[in-house]
Amino acid sequence: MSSLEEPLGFDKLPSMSTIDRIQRFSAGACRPTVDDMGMGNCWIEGRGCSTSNSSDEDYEEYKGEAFPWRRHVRDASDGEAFNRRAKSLSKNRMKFGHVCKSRNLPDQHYSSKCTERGTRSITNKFLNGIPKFVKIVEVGPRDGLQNEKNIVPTSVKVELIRRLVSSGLPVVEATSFVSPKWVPQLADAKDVMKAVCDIEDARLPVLTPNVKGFEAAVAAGAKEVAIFASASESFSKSNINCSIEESLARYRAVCLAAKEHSVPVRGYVSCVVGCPVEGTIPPSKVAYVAKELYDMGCFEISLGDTIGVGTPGTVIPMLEAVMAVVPAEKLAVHFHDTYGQSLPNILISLQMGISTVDSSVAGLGGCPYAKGASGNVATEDVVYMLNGLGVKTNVDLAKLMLAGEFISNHLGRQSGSKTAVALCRVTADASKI
Ligand SMILES: CC(C)(COP(=O)([O-])OP(=O)([O-])OC[C@H]1O[C@@H](n2cnc3c(N)ncnc32)[C@H](O)[C@@H]1OP(=O)([O-])[O-])[C@@H](O)C(=O)NCCC(=O)NCCSC(=O)C[C@@](C)(O)CC(=O)[O-]
Repeated sequence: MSSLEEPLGFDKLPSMSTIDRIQRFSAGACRPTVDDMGMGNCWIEGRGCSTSNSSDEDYEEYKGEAFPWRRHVRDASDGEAFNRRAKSLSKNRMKFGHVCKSRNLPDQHYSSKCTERGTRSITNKFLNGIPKFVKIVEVGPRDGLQNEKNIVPTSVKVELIRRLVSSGLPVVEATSFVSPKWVPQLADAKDVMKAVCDIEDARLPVLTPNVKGFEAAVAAGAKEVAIFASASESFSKSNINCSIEESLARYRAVCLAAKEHSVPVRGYVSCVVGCPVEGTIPPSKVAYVAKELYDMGCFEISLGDTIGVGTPGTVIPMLEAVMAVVPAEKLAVHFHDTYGQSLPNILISLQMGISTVDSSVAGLGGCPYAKGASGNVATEDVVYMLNGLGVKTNVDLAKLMLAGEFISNHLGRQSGSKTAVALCRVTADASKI
């Protein structure tokens, strides 16, 4: 069993070199056709469960058909001050060229994307397989807050969710209907859900560990749920007090109930590369659990590096194993940033054809049952990188940063997003000029 302090190296990979793999996956350009945008095994017709958004047409379809409410995006935090601040951040963002709005970059002082013709073709060669649109699943209000010691008031959670939705995020995981003895921070799940269930601009899934949680969630107005299994026996026991097989049996019951209510179910697999107790987790184990969740009806499977030990060297074989049994367009990646590896791990996942990324505003997070795990990758950092790559997300970085500032101020600490910290400094400096 390898120590988690020593990330696995390329020597642990099967014989194909990493460059070969990247090129193979890039050339494969996992670009689902519009047909692939179908609901697959998702149960609700006409509802936006599909995750594959890999071309401009797909993006338009994503905006117009799958998520019709996006045409009426509301600014939930529509105070004058908020809009002034957002405008000022956007102005400075363009001035300093942090963000490109599309693949055709405007002329900027310091662009994060290359515009020189020669260099651009080399860039294209390496970024060829990357999807043009990435769906970001914001997990801050749930994964981000669940580990906070001091109870965050319900009103703050609700305001955070509203701000995140108003930044353009298509999915905001709102809370968990778990035992309040196990996760006291989310004991107000019912009140949070009741306060936000009228929001139509985004999907607001909630975690449900069993049928009891599912019923409570639906009664409170939840329209989408997520179940969470583990690829590690030890983590399954400490997180949900049962073995992997027992958890799968519970989740089959949740999926059956969800099918009756026409509620879409997302599945998580945690500890996909490492477990705090067991160390390295074999890719075959991750693939097994992912396939079970997919077969029981989950429309999307999110692969969680719960303790953030993965590197591209371990993420590639794990994804390769999972993609052999679950289509890439049904997969999401969920990285914690304990070792600062989230962005390279996300980049390699995109190159392998994944187009859904979980992240948490201001880098909030950590799992109560995974000691030492740090926050999720910060949503601001993901958006900044994707903007730099010319990948669309539909997220307004300035508004997102204000949501991050709002919750960081409440928690009394600096944002965990490097992008947010840097851009705030730039804005402050610019205002002095
Ligand atoms: C699964 C259980 C409930 C089993 O907990 P248990 O103690 O084994 O359950 P039980 O069936 O024996 O019931 C014990 C008590 O809990 C109650 N109970 C039972 N179910 C519920 C429910 N749904 N909602 C509210 N209450 C519930 C039940 O009614 C009973 O109440 P009592 O009679 O003692 O008053 C517990 O272990 C639990 O809630 N665990 C959740 C832990 C959690 O949320 N962890 C963080 C999730 S993060 C994660 O998994 C990773 C992820 C997804 O983020 C991805 C990544 O980062 O990699």
